[in-house]
Amino acid sequence: MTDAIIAINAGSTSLKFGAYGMSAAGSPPLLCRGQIDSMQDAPHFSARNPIGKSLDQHDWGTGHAIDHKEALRFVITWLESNVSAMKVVAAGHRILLGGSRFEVPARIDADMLDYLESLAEVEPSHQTFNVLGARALAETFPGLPQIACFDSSFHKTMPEVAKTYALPKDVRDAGVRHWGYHGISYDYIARQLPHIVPQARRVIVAHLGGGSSMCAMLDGRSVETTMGFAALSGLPMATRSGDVPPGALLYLLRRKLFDGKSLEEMLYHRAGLLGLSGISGDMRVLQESADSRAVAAVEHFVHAMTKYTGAYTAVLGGLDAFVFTAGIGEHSAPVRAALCDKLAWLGVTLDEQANAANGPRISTPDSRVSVWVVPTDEELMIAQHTQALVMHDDNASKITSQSSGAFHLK
Ligand SMILES: Nc1ncnc2c1ncn2[C@@H]1O[C@H](COP(=O)(O)OP(=O)(O)O)[C@@H](O)[C@H]1O
Ligand SMILES: CC(=O)OP(=O)(O)O
Ligand SMILES: [Mg+2]
Repeated sequence: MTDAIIAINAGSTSLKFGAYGMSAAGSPPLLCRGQIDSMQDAPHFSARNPIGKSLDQHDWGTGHAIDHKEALRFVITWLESNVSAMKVVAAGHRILLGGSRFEVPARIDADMLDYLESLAEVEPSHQTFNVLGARALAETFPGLPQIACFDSSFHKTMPEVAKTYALPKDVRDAGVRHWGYHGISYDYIARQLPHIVPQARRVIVAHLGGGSSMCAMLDGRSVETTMGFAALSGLPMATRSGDVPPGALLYLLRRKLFDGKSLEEMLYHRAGLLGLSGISGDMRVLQESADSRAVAAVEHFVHAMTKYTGAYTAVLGGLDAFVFTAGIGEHSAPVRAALCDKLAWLGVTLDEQANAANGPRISTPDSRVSVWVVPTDEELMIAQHTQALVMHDDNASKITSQSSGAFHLK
């Protein structure tokens, strides 16, 4: 039996998981991984072995939606009935916000879950289903050590000036500040940068998926990022608005066109690429459509990235490299080409063939700024943190031995 860690990454359009072996010698080796994607409109499950060979697939059908609870239940059942010679000894979860109490990965207990759940008032979408995942596993497998890894952690290095909004002190003291998200993904990319572009000090990373954001990194540390207080501002996303001036929101409330609840529903679920196009929030659908509204939505997305690239180049005092990652960033040659075209002024020259092949380097050798496609691996980061904490936590190892046998996979 291999002692295994399960890493759970609940995103807005997907639930991703990885199973890793515990390793005293270093990074935990991958046993298998998979995901349920397009959860809102055409859920599709796929699982792969460590070399990418398909292990299983399942479709729910177009027009069907599943929530995170159902997706997690499916994944656990699949692991139980399909993976042999594996005993799960720990689980790690991606949680969006650690708040002021949790800046680094930490062992989950009931008090922590209550605190993290209270932060759904800040980040009402992911935070709820992230906590739900940890609660569901705690109920099903009592005693299983669980670790929380936070998307907000990576941005703790932002300078005070970037963390602060120009609001009165009492409002800032009530907890209104710039957090930033997608940090587990940015952490993974930051750790790859020395191997890919060792000389690059000033780097912009664009994590473009169901949720999209950009991060300005200086020497591998976050100094600015587009998602602010909640995972709602910055770039337009699949169904989330991105930047909207506060005056416009006040106007909508003043005219009673929305109340707090319906405003939240609109900004999170009916805006962004879906709201702009009226067609879909899925970049694949928009790219294939000749409808002018789809074309305009993609243009808007690229425009927002162009603006932030200019701003972040100024914040960094120049730019050495640009990295694309996540669903759109890793797979959409047209989006990457459109942005690189706008960045010609920075000295970016696209290598069209390399772009069509999804990288890794998609700029020409003489491009002043090198541009890269780097697949992210949030699950590996979660597994590494989980292993480190479980192995070095005396309490955790006691609980591991008490609970051995609690969750054997066939
Ligand atoms: N080949 C592709 N071309 C364009 N967009 C793609 C492609 N494949 C995936 N995507 C986009 O990536 C998104 C999913 O990104 P991902 O990072 O996996 O999601 P999540 O934000 O849920 O974690 C999908 O909504 C889709 O729009
Ligand atoms: C923070 C966020 O939006 O995450 P995701 O892209 O996984 O939905
Ligand atoms: Mg994601």
